[in-house]
Amino acid sequence: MFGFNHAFRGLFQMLRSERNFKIHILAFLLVVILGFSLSISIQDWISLFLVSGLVMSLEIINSAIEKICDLYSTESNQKIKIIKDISAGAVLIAALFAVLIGILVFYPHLVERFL
Ligand SMILES: Nc1ncnc2c1ncn2[C@@H]1O[C@H](COP(=O)(O)OP(=O)(O)OP(=O)(O)O)[C@@H](O)[C@H]1O
Repeated sequence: MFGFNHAFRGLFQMLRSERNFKIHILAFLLVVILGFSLSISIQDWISLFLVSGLVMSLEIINSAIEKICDLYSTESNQKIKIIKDISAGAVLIAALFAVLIGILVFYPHLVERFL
């Protein structure tokens, strides 16, 4: 149980200081509201939960990598730039797949309801 305390403190720290993480949480809440409104299937919920968890977890790892880099040096450094850019790329890939899954899940429901 002790480890959970540290982990929750880490999440709270992310919520307080990382703008991108707040955006991911907000996007997830919107997805949940839309999912309930459109009564999506359990398989759709599983897909959305998996990809949302992946995006949020990678955002946290990305922030941890950025902090390790900043611990090493906050001055302009080409190697740090590459490390941070690669780490941000991991989040971007997951976010793009999240958008793709979001379209695949919601598009048919929205077409059925509004067209
Ligand atoms: N010390 C550094 N030397 C060279 N380039 C850097 C350095 N620190 C940051 N950068 C560049 O700025 C970008 C943003 O890094 P920063 O640490 O500000 O993260 P951030 O503001 O949380 O951005 P994000 O998480 O959206 O990538 C990096 O991807 C990198 O290209």
